[in-house]
Amino acid sequence: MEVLKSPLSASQKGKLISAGYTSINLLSSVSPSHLALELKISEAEALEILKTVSDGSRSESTSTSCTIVKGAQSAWDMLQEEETLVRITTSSSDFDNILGGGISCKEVTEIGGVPGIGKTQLGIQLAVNVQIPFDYGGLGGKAIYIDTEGSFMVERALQIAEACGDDMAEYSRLYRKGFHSHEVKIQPKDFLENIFYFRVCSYTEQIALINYLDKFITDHKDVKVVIIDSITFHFRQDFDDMALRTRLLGGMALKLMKLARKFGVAVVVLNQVTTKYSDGSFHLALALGDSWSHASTNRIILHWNGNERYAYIDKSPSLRSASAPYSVTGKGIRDSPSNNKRIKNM
Ligand SMILES: Nc1ncnc2c1ncn2[C@@H]1O[C@H](COP(=O)(O)OP(=O)(O)OP(=O)(O)O)[C@@H](O)[C@H]1O
Repeated sequence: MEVLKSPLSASQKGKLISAGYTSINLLSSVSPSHLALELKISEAEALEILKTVSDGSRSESTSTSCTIVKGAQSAWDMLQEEETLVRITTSSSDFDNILGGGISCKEVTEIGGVPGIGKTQLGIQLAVNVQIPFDYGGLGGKAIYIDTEGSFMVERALQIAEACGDDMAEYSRLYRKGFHSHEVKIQPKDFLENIFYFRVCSYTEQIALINYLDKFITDHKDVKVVIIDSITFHFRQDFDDMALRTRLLGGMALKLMKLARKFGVAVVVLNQVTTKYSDGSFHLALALGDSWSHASTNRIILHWNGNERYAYIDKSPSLRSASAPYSVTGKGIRDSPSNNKRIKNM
């Protein structure tokens, strides 16, 4: 059902539509805290909106708790789920720390940043790191890499894979507390074989591929990360019909959230950030911000601070807002060379 036809108040409809929630379906896997954050409203109001739309009628909203409760988790379940959330290391201990251990599976994480900040480097690093064996504190999984811009470079992936293979034992000893009793040496070739690469050249191809992922992951159960580099590229041009674009992005966002939950995979969407001037100063703005902003559970912004690269948690229902330095080296993503516990909580 379209939000416009729902029994919500005009102001609630306006807030939802301007945040990209054009259809009630898009709200199906959104938590009250997430919605409150997106719409800049109180959690109580967000809960009221979710109750109203889930019941389909404001007049019956007093009895909607049953509808909500049917699919609800207890707070204890949520805590346990949070604690058992499997994470993929970024190869920077500082970066991992602000993420609670790495990029979480079962969720959609958006990584935004200006050109050259290292989004693709991080994407490749995650496609490699997801393969770190369980004995080394990793997931022993495989990766899907969806390249919309032609950014993926296989020589660079090989370089990062070689370094990961070489450093795995030490890395696991230092940060991941793996319990390897015997050396497992993954060959760079094996790392590359476990990255399923898809090049998409139009938004229609991108939507078709995302619809196909359910089947692909069903057939390849060991896929643990899906990286889309970048999610908005084909949607930034050739669109006269903005409402259609918003609907397509919303549908894709919903599909990705469902995939993350159904298969327990980390969905990582990379996105461009541009600099906009308003209120007398420059601000970072995510590409297609308004029509896309509700799509991810977590959002991380990569940015320059002087000559140093920093990551900060821009949005997350469970992580504290924090920032940490990282660097891009020949080996891939690593701690900043001046790493001396400068993680800032904000
Ligand atoms: N082999 C390497 N050794 C050291 N640094 C490297 C290496 N390869 C890439 N880099 C660094 O990574 C940067 C490019 O990062 P990347 O391509 O991930 O940026 P991006 O954020 O994806 O940009 P865009 O939005 O334009 O795609 C280079 O400018 C360089 O600083």
